[in-house]
Amino acid sequence: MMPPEQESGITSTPPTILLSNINRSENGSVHAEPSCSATNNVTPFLGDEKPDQPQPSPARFSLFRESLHPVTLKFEDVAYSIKLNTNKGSCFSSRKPKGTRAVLSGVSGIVRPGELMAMLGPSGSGKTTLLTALAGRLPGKISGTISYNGQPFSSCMKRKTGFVSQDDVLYPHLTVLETLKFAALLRLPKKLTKEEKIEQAEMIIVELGLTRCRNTIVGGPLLRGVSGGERKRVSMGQEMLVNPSLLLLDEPTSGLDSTTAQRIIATLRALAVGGRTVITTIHQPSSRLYRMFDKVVVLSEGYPIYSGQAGRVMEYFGSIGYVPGFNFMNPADFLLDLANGIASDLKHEDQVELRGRLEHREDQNSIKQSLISSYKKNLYPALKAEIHGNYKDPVLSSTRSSSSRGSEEWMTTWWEQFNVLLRRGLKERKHESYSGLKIFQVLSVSILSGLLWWQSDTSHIQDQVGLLFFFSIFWGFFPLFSAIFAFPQERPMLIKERSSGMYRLSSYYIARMAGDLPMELVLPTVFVTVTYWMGGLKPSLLIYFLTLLVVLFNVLVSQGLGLALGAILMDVKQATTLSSVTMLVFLLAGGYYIQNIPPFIAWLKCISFSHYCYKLLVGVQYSANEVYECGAGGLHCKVMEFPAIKYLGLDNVWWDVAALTVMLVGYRVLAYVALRMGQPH
Ligand SMILES: Nc1ncnc2c1ncn2[C@@H]1O[C@H](COP(=O)(O)OP(=O)(O)OP(=O)(O)O)[C@@H](O)[C@H]1O
Repeated sequence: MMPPEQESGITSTPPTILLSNINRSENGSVHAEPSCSATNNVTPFLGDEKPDQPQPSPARFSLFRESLHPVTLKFEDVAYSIKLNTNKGSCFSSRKPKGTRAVLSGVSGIVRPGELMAMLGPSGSGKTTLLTALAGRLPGKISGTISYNGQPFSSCMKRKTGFVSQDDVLYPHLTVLETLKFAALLRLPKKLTKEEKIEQAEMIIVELGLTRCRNTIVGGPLLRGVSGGERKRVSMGQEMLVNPSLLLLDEPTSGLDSTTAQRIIATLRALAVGGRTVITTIHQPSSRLYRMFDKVVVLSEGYPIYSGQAGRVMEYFGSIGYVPGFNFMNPADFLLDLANGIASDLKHEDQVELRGRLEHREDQNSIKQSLISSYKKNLYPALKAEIHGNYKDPVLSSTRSSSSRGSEEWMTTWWEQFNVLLRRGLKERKHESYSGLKIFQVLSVSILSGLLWWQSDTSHIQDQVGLLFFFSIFWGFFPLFSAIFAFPQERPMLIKERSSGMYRLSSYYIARMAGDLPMELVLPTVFVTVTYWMGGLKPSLLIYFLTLLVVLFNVLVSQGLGLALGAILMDVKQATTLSSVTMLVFLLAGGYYIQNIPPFIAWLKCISFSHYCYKLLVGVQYSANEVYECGAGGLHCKVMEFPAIKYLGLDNVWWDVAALTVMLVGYRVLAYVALRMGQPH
């Protein structure tokens, strides 16, 4: 019998791909299956740069060779259900589960090192869900078994797995080089020097044909950057950096022209030939692309209708009575039609028995049912035997157990992670933090308030106290509303990077805090400086500095609350609504507008950081024996007797400092805990 490649007309000339050659020559452990040959008419991105561009020398690939460990992935009877909720879109509507819906049912397969497996099926058939389950990233209970070299998914396996999601989760303001450089610094082992890690990133750029756009920003939906295909390759590059033994990609070709799609699949093919296990979902591959797959799994509404050699599909479906209507039909189109329950292109076989069977398949559901039962009857037993067969799984070289935790588990030290994340955050967010709009906003408000309160003195104490209250409110609102966006916006990136074990949550969190600090402190400093001196507050450097200090303290507390609300709700809309209500309560209970609050609700001021800030600002501005002009005819009154100040009661300022300190720490701890609870483990 002919090998499947020949049956499906595939020519078998190994591609000249640097990466696979190096792996094969330098790493004896790489497993190459006989079926790993590739078509010879495909130019993958690996090493496809023009001759005048620097080509990676084989010696430079030596960084790669140690971490490739062949992985055989087996999955058997994988099933997954989602809970259905009633969602009436109201906070008050009940969200009781309405039952469950099966997304995957009894899917099995086996893919070995050196093989490229494709998952095909109509939209919504469960491809992404299966891929995510195989990548060990699917939350909830999955039934069936998924094993990696005979073992369950572990933290060790996590680091050997590359996962490229359908949506490219990348920082839009970083260039291609920066994106890959930061990923290299975070993901490559600490035994490599910084220069070696950067060299690795440069190498990936050359390999993936990204040299021309290495200094172009990645971009996003609202920011023009590299093209869709280039962005996809950057995502792939981030995963290839760690030389994953198992690479999973969700629709890497969607939205790309056929040539680019072809080159991406050729790149995957080349990576598989180099000894990796590669699995990809794909929507509608051309027959040229289809020929590059070794294995295919075809899903129909979560049920498998085929799982096995890509070159044998026609033979199999022919054997159960399904043959395409014309001879040169793209196998992928044929499979998708079948998965949709469409058999209109089928030409009836001569055999009476088969014809009879075909004529009875009138509607799509019965075709699907028939295909599912045929799979169970004809394919599943052989597949099961193969999964449980005598094939000896390669052994994962790492001796670390899945439960082992601690510093050994991380590729880089806490400090390195913090450093890289801080630099990356500053680079990515400098556009946002130092945006002209934000600076204009703060400057215009400060100048306007400076003009409104122009050289006010104690003869207008009511106005001065109002200015101090405005300080506390403006610098309560502004940082709060900036901070609530932080974690909801970064969530996809955090999930992606934490799922591949790139860094600790604590290093990310502290780096985020530290990265926000400069801007959080610069803008209020500018504001206070302008408004303080224009507004005619006490012309004393000491009092000015103390005022600034109190405002900065307030900013940090308010930012902490914003971060906590964002992290708890992880939804900008909800967090913004809650923040508005909170700040309104703080504004009213702050002690400026109302001084006769009924006792049963007076406690509100105790939880208002604006109240403490306002109290401290007034305490700093006025001394106990100070007097002000309180009426016509030069009448002087004690400042402490002024109703708004009297209400505040300026004694025990250290209690106010202590309250703000508790809030400063408390909100940030709360934000961290909320973030940790929402994290994949
Ligand atoms: N968390 C979830 N909540 C609700 N429905 C879900 C969830 N996850 C998956 N589904 C549903 O499960 C089905 C399979 O989804 P999946 O994304 O795996 O399909 P797919 O084959 O990858 O589709 P596509 O090709 O369009 O990306 C869909 O009907 C989807 O709506």
